[in-house]
Amino acid sequence: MHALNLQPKTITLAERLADLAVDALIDEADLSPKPALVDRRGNGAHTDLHLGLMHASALALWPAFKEMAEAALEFGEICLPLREAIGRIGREGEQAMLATTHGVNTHRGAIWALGLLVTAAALDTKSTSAGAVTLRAARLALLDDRYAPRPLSHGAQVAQRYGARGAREEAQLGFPSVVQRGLPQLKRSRAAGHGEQNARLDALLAIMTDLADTCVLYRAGEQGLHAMQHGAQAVLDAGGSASLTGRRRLHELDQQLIALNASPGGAADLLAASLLLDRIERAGILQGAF
Ligand SMILES: CC(C)(COP(=O)(O)OP(=O)(O)OC[C@H]1O[C@@H](n2cnc3c(N)ncnc32)[C@H](O[C@H]2O[C@H](COP(=O)(O)OP(=O)(O)OP(=O)(O)O)[C@@H](O)[C@H]2O)[C@@H]1O)[C@@H](O)C(=O)NCCC(=O)NCCS
Ligand SMILES: Nc1ncnc2[nH]cnc12
Repeated sequence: MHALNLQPKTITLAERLADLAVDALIDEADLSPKPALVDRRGNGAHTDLHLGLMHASALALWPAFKEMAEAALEFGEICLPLREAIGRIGREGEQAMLATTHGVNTHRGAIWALGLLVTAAALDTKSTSAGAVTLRAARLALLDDRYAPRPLSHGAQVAQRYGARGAREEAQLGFPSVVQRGLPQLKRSRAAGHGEQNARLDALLAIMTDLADTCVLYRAGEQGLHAMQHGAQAVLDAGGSASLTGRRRLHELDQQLIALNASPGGAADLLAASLLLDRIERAGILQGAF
């Protein structure tokens, strides 16, 4: 007979970072009411997605995030071999996601954004401000992975058609939608006492006001993108999701984007990226607190 072992299991830095990334994805999925996205209420503009699938997909990505953080610790610096290692791990993560979802793309953009951020955080645990982590992530994203296939993705198609800046450029520029929009709005709404769920909704809306979301462009063209950006701004101008008028504008935006089939999946990924950076920054989580 073994005595019951009540000692807490110590987890590694890479495991902790993977936990934080998965938590951020699950928190994003659960946040409600998000315009035209999958949330606790329903499937938004999607016919092939639901909340259970988003959760299962997030959990299936844990090993990929852990391996990316481990690769950062192994290489110890921003270099092409690290970029190519996380590219390979990211592609394996996409396969794990597709196997879990039976072929539905739930988190492609999130693997890219959160994968780069987890790697960048692990590279220097003494420098974990959002600015420092996104700068390292940008330097990684600027390195050209020689083994990356270049499929004619939805993002590539709308880049050709509208000249839109997509997920790759967002990362290469140091995640401006996160650093200049999502995180500052999250902090402003918290400081105004709007409550955590409303602060997260406001952060998502702030990201939507300016993002060239290639998911929206692919599904609903420039009309959809205009509706997303202006509708999100209208909610914030009306006082945000914690105010009655803002809440009404949010409901209208939800209806309008669903009618246009315009799902802001890229903005949702960048909200998850904001939540991850916020946790890393706030908890000082990487400095021995795990
Ligand atoms: C560099 C890559 C990101 C590839 O980029 P690319 O633009 O070529 O590829 P896409 O396949 O279009 O994926 C980009 C996804 O990024 C999200 N996104 C969109 N706009 C932005 C933006 N401006 N900034 C940041 N992120 C953005 C978005 O992801 C969400 O939407 C997904 C659903 O999209 P889609 O498949 O178009 O969906 P539907 O219309 O619903 O499809 P159907 O129903 O019609 O089939 C959803 O999953 C969200 O995540 C874009 O989709 C990068 O992926 C890459 O190079 N990967 C290779 C591996 C690698 O190197 N990994 C690096 C490890 S760190
Ligand atoms: N909540 C969500 N709904 C639809 N697509 C998404 N992509 C990432 N998060 C999403």
